[in-house]
Amino acid sequence: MSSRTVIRGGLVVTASDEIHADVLIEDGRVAALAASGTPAAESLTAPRVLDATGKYVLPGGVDVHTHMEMPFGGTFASDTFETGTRAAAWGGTTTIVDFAVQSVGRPLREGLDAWHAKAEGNCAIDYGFHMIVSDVNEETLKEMDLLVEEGITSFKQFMAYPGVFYSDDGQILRAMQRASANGGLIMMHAENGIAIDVLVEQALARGETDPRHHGEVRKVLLEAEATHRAIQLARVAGAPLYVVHVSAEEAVAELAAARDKGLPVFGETCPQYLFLSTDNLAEPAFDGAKYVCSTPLRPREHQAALWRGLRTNDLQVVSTDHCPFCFTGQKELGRGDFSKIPNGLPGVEHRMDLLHQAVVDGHISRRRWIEIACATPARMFGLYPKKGTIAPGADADIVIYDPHAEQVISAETHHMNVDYSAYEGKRVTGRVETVLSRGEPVIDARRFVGRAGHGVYTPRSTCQYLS
Ligand SMILES: NC(=O)NCCC(=O)O
Ligand SMILES: [Zn+2]
Ligand SMILES: [Zn+2]
Repeated sequence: MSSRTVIRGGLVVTASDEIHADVLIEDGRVAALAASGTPAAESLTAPRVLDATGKYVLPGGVDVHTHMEMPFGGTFASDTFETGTRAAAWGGTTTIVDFAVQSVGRPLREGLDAWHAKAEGNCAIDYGFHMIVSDVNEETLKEMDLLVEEGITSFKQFMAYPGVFYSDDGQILRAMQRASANGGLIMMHAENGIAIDVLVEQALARGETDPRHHGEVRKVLLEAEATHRAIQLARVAGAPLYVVHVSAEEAVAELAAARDKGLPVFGETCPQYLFLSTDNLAEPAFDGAKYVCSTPLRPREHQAALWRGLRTNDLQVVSTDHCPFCFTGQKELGRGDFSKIPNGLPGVEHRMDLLHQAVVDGHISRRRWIEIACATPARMFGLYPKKGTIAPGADADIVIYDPHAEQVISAETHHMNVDYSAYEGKRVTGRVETVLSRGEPVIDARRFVGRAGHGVYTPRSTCQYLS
């Protein structure tokens, strides 16, 4: 039996258009759009009608950088796929792409299987995987080809974290050469981890153990240098490059210079770099630990360059790098030694709202909001137009969004499995009202009505942003 829904009277916002339109959903997909109030719209009928008058009708958010249950520093990110995808849905995100992890000395396949096992049957929304490549060798390189064929079309490498995820320049070059041949996209954590580890050791030897020193040793220049080096290695390999969690003005400048040369180089930033700063890292009583992530938060002056990069398309994507650790028992592992604080911030629930606030504040336009949070991440990682837009044939992953509602972000009310909020007390204008995933309600008028297991694994094609 076919299931049909009509969403009436809202302002449909996509990356390319804003139009008052009614949307017909049939069997989990968008079947038709028609300008509201026209005979064509009146002919769209269904047993279930959702009134979106005065609201926005948006494509569901696509968050291409999350770490559910990620192992780090002797502990695990505190959101499971169940709690994390539920929280994502509350915030209007309907697809995540999480990172499966290869352990050093083990096959990619083993890591991928482990991530499938964590996610399968547990997700409220659809999900895909990137692969973290921690060990480049002949077998790994061959496996990369197989993974691309089966829909894991992107690979993260780390210039940071020596001894854990780190790859040296030779390993990076070899993986990039392989990606250049098989159509994969290399995602780079661009920080000079070898130099940072020297500075960490020196800082600790001076007795500089507080969280704020995490930001001081992970220097802007070491992000810029690694970004530059990654770009040159990608040029040598003839491969495209996507730099994750860009935080520093100087790193944006490297991306901009490469793009000015016409190179296929892309950058992502995250809400924490747009809204938080080293002031948070310096909060007293070890509270700064709540803001320890890498790349680190930067002095507030860097934010203007990030906003500018998002406007000029030198940065193309905003994702969350959601990697939550509770303050109690997890962030506290680094009391007396900032290098032992697990790296990562919670944020999967708040990306759409914080970026809407950026629209309200005049940093970006409404369509650019949808472009950087929905359409481009979907295109960059081979999910478009199934995800990231509202158009006939697309999955009916749709958010009804109240642009006038006011809310205050707080750990008291959020749905992520973490005991603090990085945005505690922040007022934002705009709120998710209703969320559909493939036409099925997940959030219905601010009630969670979804279920673990509704979300399915979604294989991806290769990057669609190059063509
Ligand atoms: N970003 C962060 O601090 N933690 C997650 C791992 C990573 O993305 O590097
Ligand atoms: Zn990273
Ligand atoms: Zn990450």
